[in-house]
Amino acid sequence: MISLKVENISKIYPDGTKALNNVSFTVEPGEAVVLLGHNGSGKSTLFRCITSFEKPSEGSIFIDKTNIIGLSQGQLRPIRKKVGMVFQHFHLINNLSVFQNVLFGALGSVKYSFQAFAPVASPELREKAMECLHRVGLSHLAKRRADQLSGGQQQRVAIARMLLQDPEVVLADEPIASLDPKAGREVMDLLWDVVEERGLSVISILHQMDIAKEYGDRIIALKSGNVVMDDKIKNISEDFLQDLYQHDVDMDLVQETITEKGA
Ligand SMILES: Nc1ncnc2c1ncn2[C@@H]1O[C@H](COP(=O)(O)OP(=O)(O)OP(=O)(O)O)[C@@H](O)[C@H]1O
Repeated sequence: MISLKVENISKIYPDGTKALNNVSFTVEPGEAVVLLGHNGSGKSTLFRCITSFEKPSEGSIFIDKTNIIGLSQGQLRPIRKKVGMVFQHFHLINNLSVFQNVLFGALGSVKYSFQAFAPVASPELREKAMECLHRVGLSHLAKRRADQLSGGQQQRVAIARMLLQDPEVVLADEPIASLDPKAGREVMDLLWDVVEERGLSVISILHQMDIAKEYGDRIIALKSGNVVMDDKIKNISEDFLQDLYQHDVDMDLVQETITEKGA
């Protein structure tokens, strides 16, 4: 069984920018992949194509055997539900409770607006939402407002919301970029654990090299829209990673210099 297959995807934006060039890979159920690439290498474009917010210029994307390219909005709705997202800035609704935020994960499968939906959500769905919260270790905070949680807790709520959606493919867009190292590792551990437990396919964009090396059993690297590496981290050389992030390393040095000058 294959959850996600990207086949010869190219994307040329209307202004002529070629953001993706003949990109192909497959992610199996239970497989967690780290996507690396310098700014502008095409990572977000790839995610937008997989979530069908952007139409590739060429190629096919199979989610659970269905080629999503060319489907109508109506045909896409049930497929979109199979793709869960985790974002850098969590995308929770601050003035709703933790529990209500998790319930939000089921909205894709019903026709109500959230205000209409929350009070009528079925007991089964509520129970399932609590189970998801329990899985991320936050059932005791179900009633608390989302903005009264730490960043790491908010990201765990976002993971619970994603779990309630029952996705097969998860795209995590810099999921720990806003967190301190300890909270970041907790979130990565949780994400990688649920991938294994539920047999999900996950692609995670990461910019922290140490974390990428630790968690990225398999790394896909993009450079100028091309897949320049798709391999186990143990087979990837330091020189390759340095080269991939050459400009980011330079930016780190610039940042250090600015900090030193400011100090
Ligand atoms: N709507 C658009 N129209 C034209 N060009 C675009 C558009 N969106 C992105 N691009 C260009 O496509 C290329 C890939 O951009 P993309 O945002 O996918 O890269 P990225 O790897 O996600 O970058 P970052 O790490 O900075 O988020 C870049 O050259 C970018 O300027």
